[in-house]
Amino acid sequence: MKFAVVVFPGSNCDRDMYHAVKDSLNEEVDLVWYQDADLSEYDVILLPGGFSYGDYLRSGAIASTSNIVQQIKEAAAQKKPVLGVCNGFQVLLESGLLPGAMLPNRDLKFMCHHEELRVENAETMFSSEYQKGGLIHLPIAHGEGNYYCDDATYQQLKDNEQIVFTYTNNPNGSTGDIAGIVNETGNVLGMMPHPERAVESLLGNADGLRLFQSILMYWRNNHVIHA
Ligand SMILES: NC(=O)CC[C@H](N)C(=O)O
Repeated sequence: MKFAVVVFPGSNCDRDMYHAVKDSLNEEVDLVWYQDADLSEYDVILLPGGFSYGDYLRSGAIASTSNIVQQIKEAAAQKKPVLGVCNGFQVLLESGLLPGAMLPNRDLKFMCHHEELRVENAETMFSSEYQKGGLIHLPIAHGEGNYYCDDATYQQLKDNEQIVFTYTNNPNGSTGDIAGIVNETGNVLGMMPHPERAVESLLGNADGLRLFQSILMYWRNNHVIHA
């Protein structure tokens, strides 16, 4: 099993993501520069947090026009797990891989602290190691984390059970307290909280490790090598 962490100019959580997979999950992972990547050899695509292209225009907007996004779309179409965290989520929204958009936080301030989340869907390939209704705590660090979608899209997200995580104490004004959503086929997850920054009890919080373990369990269950 091989993970790719896609690095854009301005990404700054790529090494956290790399560490989470390499040292906490003990799986193969490469940092892949956005310009010279061939993603076809990877099983899981990770889009890290940061300030790609300095957040000019809108967070994630310019990165979403990169050539590599076509390969990310191909990976998503092949039902490979694609995880976008924070700026990565914004890239997924801007590229149309997930519905909705990110607005500036309600109080127009950058916020950086831990938030309590509720697991709304524990059936996805990213959340099977959690309990439905369970509460977890993950760090957030963003200025444009106010998820928006129109009423029809919100109803669809609810009907299709695409809402994976919600905030218990909405910090940024997100529609429906949404913190993370999957696409309709359930293999593309975008979330503003940072699971890769919470993978070690030594650092006081390992609530994020179970997300990576869920991906691993999914892959193993779907790639059983018959002896
Ligand atoms: N931590 C991040 O990825 C931040 C994303 C984006 N730069 C924002 O401020 O909203």
